[in-house]
Amino acid sequence: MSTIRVDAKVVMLGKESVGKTSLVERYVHHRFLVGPYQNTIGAAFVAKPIQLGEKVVTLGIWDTAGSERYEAMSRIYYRGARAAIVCYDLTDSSSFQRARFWVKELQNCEEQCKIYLCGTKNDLITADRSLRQIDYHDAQDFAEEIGAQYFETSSKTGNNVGESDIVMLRTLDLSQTAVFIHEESGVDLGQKKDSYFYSCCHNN
Ligand SMILES: Nc1nc2c(ncn2[C@@H]2O[C@H](COP(=O)(O)OP(=O)(O)OP(=O)(O)O)[C@@H](O)[C@H]2O)c(=O)[nH]1
Repeated sequence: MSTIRVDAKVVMLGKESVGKTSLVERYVHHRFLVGPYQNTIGAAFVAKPIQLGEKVVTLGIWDTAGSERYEAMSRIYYRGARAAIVCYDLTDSSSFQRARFWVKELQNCEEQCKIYLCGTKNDLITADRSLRQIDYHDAQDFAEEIGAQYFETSSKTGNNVGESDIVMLRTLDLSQTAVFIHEESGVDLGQKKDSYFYSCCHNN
């Protein structure tokens, strides 16, 4: 039986330090890296193959740098993306403003890109509710207004990221062809499994 291969380009966007890299790490490698925060420079890429029945879906995830210094570069990475995960830190209201900025950008420049709004670090809220700076319902309302799906995650605990692929798969709507770049029949995924490399690098 031939394997159907599907590629989907996904881009992570959001203010620096909101936890984009951690989300990708948790999703792809099921781990949370502790130690000093290292900001992403430029962008990092990870390919994540997933077996879905007879289909192998390879998510090509571009993890962009959140620093405004790299704003122009991030625009390059969302080009042609079929899905964008726009992240903000639930404990930082300025990061929600930045998320709004990226949503506007995507609406203006990548109309076909499906947007997912992600509130990060919800373990901090679980530990201390007073840390929440963006009300759940306000975020939900915003997501509805822009036609996005909304979810709150913790890369630290794995909450809503998915020990398996379940949550992310659902959030990425992989059952819908809308997020796919192309489909080919009979292509074996071979050694493309879980390759993870940085197009640039991380900085201390
Ligand atoms: N408590 C908690 N801390 C988190 C979580 N996710 C990320 N962090 C921390 O937040 C800091 C920033 O995380 P990164 O994943 O590097 O953030 P980023 O958005 O990729 O940052 P840039 O590369 O600068 O764009 C790090 O110190 C992480 O350990 C989380 O779910 N919970």
